[in-house]
Amino acid sequence: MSEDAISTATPRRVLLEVNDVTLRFGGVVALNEVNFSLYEGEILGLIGPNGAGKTTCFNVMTGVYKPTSGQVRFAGQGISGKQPHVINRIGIARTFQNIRLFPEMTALENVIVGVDARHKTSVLGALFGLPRFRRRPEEFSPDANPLLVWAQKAFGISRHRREEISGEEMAMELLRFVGIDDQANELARNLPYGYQRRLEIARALATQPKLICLDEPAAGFNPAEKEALLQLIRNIRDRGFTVLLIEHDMRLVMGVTDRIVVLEFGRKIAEGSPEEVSRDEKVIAAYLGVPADVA
Ligand SMILES: Nc1ncnc2c1ncn2[C@@H]1O[C@H](COP(=O)(O)OP(=O)(O)OP(=O)(O)O)[C@@H](O)[C@H]1O
Repeated sequence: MSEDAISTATPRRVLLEVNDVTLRFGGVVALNEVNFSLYEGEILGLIGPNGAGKTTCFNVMTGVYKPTSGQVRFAGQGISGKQPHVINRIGIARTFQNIRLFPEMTALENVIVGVDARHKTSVLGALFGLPRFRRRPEEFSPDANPLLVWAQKAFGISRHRREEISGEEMAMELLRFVGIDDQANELARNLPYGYQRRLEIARALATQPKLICLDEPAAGFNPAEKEALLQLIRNIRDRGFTVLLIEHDMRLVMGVTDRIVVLEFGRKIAEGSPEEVSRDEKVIAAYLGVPADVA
């Protein structure tokens, strides 16, 4: 058997399973027996008209809500009912439809908070780090800092300080990765809108998730920004992250996803490749728009 035949025969590994999940808010059934799986290394789109249940689905997966019935499993482990910070540690990070940054912290500090969530030392280091410990962007290098290596050998440096420094390096690298390192020391509230959206992504990646959930990351973007975002999402996947994407922009969704799950009124109405989903009559009627004279 050729190597190609072997690799195509390799089964995909399920990373996340949504099993028969129902969530009721009083009389509203926001999710109705929803089932789908997410495979390691794929970009899955979650689409549907307004109010279909997409964000609620994210909220169930990330621990904001506990399903009324059903279960979410991640890497083989049941996660429904766990706290959001526990689920984040297990490996799911997210961004929000309405940007949620720390506005009075710099871009770099916002990402350091994400890195610190992973480290054993506290998040307070990022919040109250002394100014003398904060380096300017040009002082960062992707390589080890020779002075630091020497100082570690000569004097020994505390675990906290080592983590803090490596956290800063990692945060700076992530800002570079999402393309906003030129504004590393700018307060988040002063950043242009597109930078704030990218900063949210960098902060989510800083928690070193296996899965990153992006909730309408292109909202408010112009076509050029959308094109750049599409490339960034591909780069995120190429770095080994699995991506779940809620997005209304069909060009972006069709251009970047491997598979798509479609919700309508809390029910899954279709699942498949972008081509399959875009040909599905239920999807065309529900989401892509039935011509007004037919509707
Ligand atoms: N906390 C809540 N309390 C009551 N109802 C809610 C709550 N959150 C969501 N809903 C309802 O659940 C349904 C699904 O909402 P959800 O926000 O998940 O949809 P969506 O597909 O993300 O929509 P959009 O594309 O507009 O963001 C809607 O009818 C909404 O009004």
